[in-house]
Parts: sequence; structure tokens; C-alpha cells
Amino acid sequence: MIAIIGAGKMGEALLAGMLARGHAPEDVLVTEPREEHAEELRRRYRVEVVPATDAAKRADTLLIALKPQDMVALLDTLSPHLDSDRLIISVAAGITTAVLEDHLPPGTPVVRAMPNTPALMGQGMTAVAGGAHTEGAHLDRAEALLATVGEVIRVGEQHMDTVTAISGSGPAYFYFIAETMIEAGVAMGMPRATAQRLVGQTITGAAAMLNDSGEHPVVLREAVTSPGGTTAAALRELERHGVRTAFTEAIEAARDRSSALSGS
Ligand SMILES: NC(=O)C1=CN([C@@H]2O[C@H](COP(=O)(O)OP(=O)(O)OC[C@H]3O[C@@H](n4cnc5c(N)ncnc54)[C@H](O)[C@@H]3O)[C@@H](O)[C@H]2O)C=CC1
Ligand SMILES: O=C(O)[C@@H]1CCC=N1
Repeated sequence: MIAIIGAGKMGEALLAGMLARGHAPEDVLVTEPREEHAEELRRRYRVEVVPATDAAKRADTLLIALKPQDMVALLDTLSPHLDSDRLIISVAAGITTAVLEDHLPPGTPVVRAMPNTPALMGQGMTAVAGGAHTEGAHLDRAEALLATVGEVIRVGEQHMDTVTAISGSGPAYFYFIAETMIEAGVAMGMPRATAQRLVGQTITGAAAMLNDSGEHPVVLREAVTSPGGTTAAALRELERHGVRTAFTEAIEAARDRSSALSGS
């Protein structure tokens, strides 16, 4: 039995993705304190929504998707109802395996995971790192669970704040670019639906080229950039406005925020 504790944006994306790809609703418990939302989850997914302490008693794997600031209080509430046979998976940004272990029964295996919202579509990217009592079989279990909603890679925990900044927050950067490109098209007189379709499929096509061609992005970009052409004119403007530096510093800010959340 799997319990998803906290069915907000990320918890619900994981829940929906898992149910769409192989998990039966009767094998999944959910904890969600917002009663109206809990009712919606029961109706939409046919899952049992139970208090966190019940989930702790009944599930062998607990996937916790609360805000980082709420994690420690929840773990302190759950801990008396747990034993060290349970696998705890946390998707909270910044919360280290050491912090998780400090608030769980001694010897509890924990996995720190960083998914992203495309999990909802089965297109997630999740990185996982194990704690001090986490064996290969625990990581295999976490990986198999998260593989139902997309790709999974294992990383050293020292990389998790960077993962959070790149792929955890990453979808938002692409939506930001998409929104900007669509608005530019609309400002030029194009119907919004046409602009959105052009942008959406261009992102999908560019992602397929990046993932499947085996080429470095510089090579792919050069292939688009005809001498004296339109792309060169656009890229010159992006460089003039410091977009490369802005992205680098944005990702550093996200990494630093993730790292700061461990003390929350
Ligand atoms: N939103 C995203 O794209 C991603 C979020 N995360 C992580 O997922 C976690 C949740 O983030 P969001 O889903 O964005 O936030 P959210 O605010 O949408 O979800 C948090 C949920 O936890 C519930 N909750 C609060 N106290 C609770 C308790 N005591 N027991 C059970 N549930 C409780 C809230 O009602 C809410 O539904 C955060 O730690 C975040 O770092 C990780 C990767 C991506
Ligand atoms: O914005 C956040 O803090 C979370 C973590 C990664 C994506 N969303």
C-alpha cells in the first residue's frame, strides 16, 4: 500500500500519473487536510482519503509532498505510528535525508526525490538520492514507483539542490518562455490559439531533437541560424539583453533557495 501525504500541485500530479499508469485506486491512500479538496480527490480518483496517522499505520511506502516548511511537524506527528520497515519518500525541496532521518524512527530508510509536474502526463523527470539506512532495494522500490510517471535518475545527494533548480522548477522556465513567445505573436496580430499551437509544437519538436538526435544544443541552434537570417537577428537581441546570464543567475537563485529551505 502506498500513501501520498499532501495532494497539492505535486502530490496530485503524482497521484494522477500513478493511477493512470498501473496503480489501482484501492492500493493508494491519500492524506489531504483541505476537506473540499479531499472530497474532490475521492470523487475524481476513487481513492480513500484518510488522516496522516492512519496512512502511517497502513502504508508500507509513504510519499510525502508537503511544503518544506511543514515537513518536520508532519514527521514528528507520524513518527510514533511508524516503524523502520516503512520506506519514506520526500519530494520536499531542500529537505535533506539527514533532516528526514532525525525526525523518524532510528534506521528508517528515506529517499529524497525531486520530481516535476509533467509527471501528470507520464513525462516527469525525477532524481532520487538515498539516506544513511537506504539500501539498493529501497531505491529500486522508489524508482519503480516514480518510473510510473516518467524518467528517474539516481544522483548523489549533493546534487539535489541543483536538480531542484534545473528540472524541479524547470517546467516553469519553459512556460515563462512560451508565455512570452505567445504574447509576442499576439502583439504582432496573430490569433492567440494559433500562436499557442506554434509555440507548443515548437517546444515539443525542439525537445525531441535535443533528446533523440544526440547533438549538442549549440549544433542544433547553429542549424537553425541561417547566415544573415532571422534567427541570428533574434539571438543577437537575446545576448544584448543578457538572457544567458539571467538564466544562469536564476538557476543559481533557485539552487540557493532550495539549500536555504533545509533549515526551514
Ligand atoms: N509544484 C512543483 O512543481 C514541485 C513541488 N515539489 C515539492 O512538493 C511539495 C509540495 O509542493 P506543491 O504541491 O507545489 O505545494 P501545495 O501547497 O500545492 O501542496 C501542499 C499540500 O499539502 C497539504 N498539506 C498541508 N499540511 C498537511 C498535512 N499536515 N498533512 C497532509 N497534507 C498536508 C496541503 O493542503 C496541500 O494540498 C513541496 O515540498 C515542493 O518543494 C517538488 C517538485 C516539484
Ligand atoms: O517552487 C518550488 O519550491 C517547488 C520545488 C521545485 C518546483 N517547485
